[in-house]
Amino acid sequence: MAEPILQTQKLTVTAGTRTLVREANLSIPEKKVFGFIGPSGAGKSTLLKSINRLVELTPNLRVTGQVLFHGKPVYGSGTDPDALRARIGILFQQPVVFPKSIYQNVIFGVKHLGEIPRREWPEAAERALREAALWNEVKDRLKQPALRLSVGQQQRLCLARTLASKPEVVLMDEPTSALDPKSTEAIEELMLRLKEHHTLVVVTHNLRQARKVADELAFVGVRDGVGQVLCTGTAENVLGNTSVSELEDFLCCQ
Ligand SMILES: Nc1ncnc2c1ncn2[C@@H]1O[C@H](COP(=O)(O)OP(=O)(O)OP(=O)(O)O)[C@@H](O)[C@H]1O
Repeated sequence: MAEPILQTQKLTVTAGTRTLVREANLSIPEKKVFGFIGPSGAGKSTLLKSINRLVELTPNLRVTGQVLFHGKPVYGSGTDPDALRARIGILFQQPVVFPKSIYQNVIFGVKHLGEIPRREWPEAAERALREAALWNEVKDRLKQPALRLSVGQQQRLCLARTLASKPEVVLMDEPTSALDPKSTEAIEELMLRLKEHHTLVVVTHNLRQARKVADELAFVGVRDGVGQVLCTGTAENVLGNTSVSELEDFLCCQ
């Protein structure tokens, strides 16, 4: 069996004396869609943001345990967090668009990272916008303000900004919950296409979406007052599981 691209080992996140997520052990396969499901507040976003060290930007959170990316520890002095976050990008629930042009929004991360020479930025922007299925809608107005785009287009623009840095992994934190059904479908179709070249890790509240896009799932539930990974496996197995009571309760309330 192929080596997982990402593994978490006893990954634990605490805020002061409170444990938010306890000892998560996950194995995430390459070029698949891996989903996190579970009740609100169980720790899905916290777990997701631990993968590329984004949790470190929240001062009161502390991480123990380890994340391995291609078998190498993500937490440790040998890893540059900015470079890591370019290889493991993230898309949030609400599109975060800067008050700049469409083009400037796409190349924002590329510019900051400085790995792609300036002359190649236009090509990188076009590639990313095509990959995010937005190119045809914006190719004639790249200099226009990005804030004039619809919310669905803004979310694909944010995806293009993430893709412009050529990430191997894209984390998605409820990427469609702010979108209408048509824009939701566009993002779901994109997820299925993107896994040809990328690994996707997606938090979703939506079981229909989990069924449609996820190859594998992890159920994050609350046991003894603490968020824990209580079940993992193929989407079919997790959604059909009847032996974990927290999962059964979750599935029957959806
Ligand atoms: N910086 C923080 N300090 C203290 N507690 C926090 C912090 N961030 C998150 N939490 C708490 O950690 C728990 C898990 O939050 P998280 O956002 O990861 O859950 P979630 O499963 O993603 O929820 P939702 O589905 O509602 O987004 C919640 O109880 C939340 O209040």
